[in-house]
Amino acid sequence: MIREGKQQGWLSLPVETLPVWAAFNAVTFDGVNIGPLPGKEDRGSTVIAKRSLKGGEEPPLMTIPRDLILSLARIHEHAKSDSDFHAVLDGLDEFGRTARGATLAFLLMQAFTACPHIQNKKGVSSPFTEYVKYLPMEMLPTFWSPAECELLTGTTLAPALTAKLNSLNREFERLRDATSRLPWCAEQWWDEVDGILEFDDWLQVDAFYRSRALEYPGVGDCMVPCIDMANHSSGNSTAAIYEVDEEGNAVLILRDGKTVEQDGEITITYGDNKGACEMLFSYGFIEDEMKSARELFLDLSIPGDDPLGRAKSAVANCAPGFKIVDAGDGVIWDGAYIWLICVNEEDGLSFQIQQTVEGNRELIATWQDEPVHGFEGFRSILEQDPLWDVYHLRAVSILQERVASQLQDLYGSDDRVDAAHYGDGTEIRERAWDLVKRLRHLESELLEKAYSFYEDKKLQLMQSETVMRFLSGGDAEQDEDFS
Ligand SMILES: C[S@@+](CC[C@H](N)C(=O)[O-])C[C@H]1O[C@@H](n2cnc3c(N)ncnc32)[C@H](O)[C@@H]1O
Repeated sequence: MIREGKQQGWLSLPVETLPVWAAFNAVTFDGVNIGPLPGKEDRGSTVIAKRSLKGGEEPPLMTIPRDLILSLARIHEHAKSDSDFHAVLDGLDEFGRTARGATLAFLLMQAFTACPHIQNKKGVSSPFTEYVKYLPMEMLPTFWSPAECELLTGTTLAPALTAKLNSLNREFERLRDATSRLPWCAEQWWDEVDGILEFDDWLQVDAFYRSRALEYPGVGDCMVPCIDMANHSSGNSTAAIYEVDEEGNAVLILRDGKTVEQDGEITITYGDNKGACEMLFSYGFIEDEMKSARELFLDLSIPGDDPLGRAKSAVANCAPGFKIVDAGDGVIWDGAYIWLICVNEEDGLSFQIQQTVEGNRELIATWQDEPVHGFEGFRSILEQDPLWDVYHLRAVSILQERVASQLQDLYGSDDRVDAAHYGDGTEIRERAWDLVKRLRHLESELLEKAYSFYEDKKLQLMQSETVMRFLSGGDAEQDEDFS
């Protein structure tokens, strides 16, 4: 439906008409315009200075009335006067009470309301019915062809994309289950012959939300029309910030000390710390100035021969992996899961079934006979242990091996990527190919850096007296390999 609406024109409005929509909805612009920036048209529309602007001396560049901040609360407010949408939201149950679930369902319903081919109209129009017509279809990786996705082999985006598509599929099936019992949904959305919704619609509303939602101070995750037309740049290049004024309206303000010449671009930041993978995943681009992957997440699994493996998996309440962050001359890493992997029964980890106050039975982990309440803080417990250096060395060795296997996957698939062609006659677009090449390069550099960091850390820990005594059998009979 959405793709068709954008192509046929009934869900599409030229950005030149946005000032009319804005005026009609009491949005004010002061010294700025919205449109494509000459020379950067491939970035879609952006906010452009109509005159020379000086940060600290300007009133807000945009003011968007609080009622236009598309937040969870605003959507639930709309549902009070839109019984059709209310029924959809209700069906979604707890998913409909999350900002993401409610916003995706709302955008879908607004697009449906805008559709001229519906005989028996459903839903109530709002300013957003028109606003969705200004949202371009983003080329996020969730829309990439199989051949383009194949190029991601060895990058951390490959598993993230697979997981995202699976979860989008589950969400879409949930929407179908939740709404099929509403007669108008059964007929107009899901009818096998002429039902209007398809999975691509869910991908579209997900892409609108993911690439445009802002974490708004005092509001939470939301979409703000017009401010979401601002493109991204990080660090000192960021021109403006977004916040709420004392009346709760959304405002775009030029940063203090920032000067933007007439026809210059007013950018905001989508998150200075976001890594290359996350930028490509959520926004479909990697900033030209990005010289490092910044951060990446690698998954970890408990080895199949771990005697406590099943119990560990059952109690683990942390993400199964670790994050590596570029810290300039080294890396820092973070992740609690590794500590579950690198200790075992002979070290002092065990599991017990415990009766809860409600009379249920639950599995709990103990370390040196003391209960472990959640694994997020397990590292600090292990740091108190006389054998901490040994556990630390085990962790570093496992993490280094994981980095090595990622590098192997990345380098091992380089030939195939280099041999791939893009353009006419292929399923690979030049832009996707360029982005993949950049991601692969940036991630390989950060992985190499992490590998060296772990190597140095390993050598340092090997010098520890605790480790040497342990390896020579002074603490226990050990047969460990840290090579
Ligand atoms: C919040 S929207 C910004 C408005 C958008 N350009 C439009 O036409 O509606 C985010 C999208 O803008 C584009 N974008 C923003 N900043 C960019 C940048 N620095 N380089 C390339 N594309 C950018 C990407 O397509 C991204 O998904």
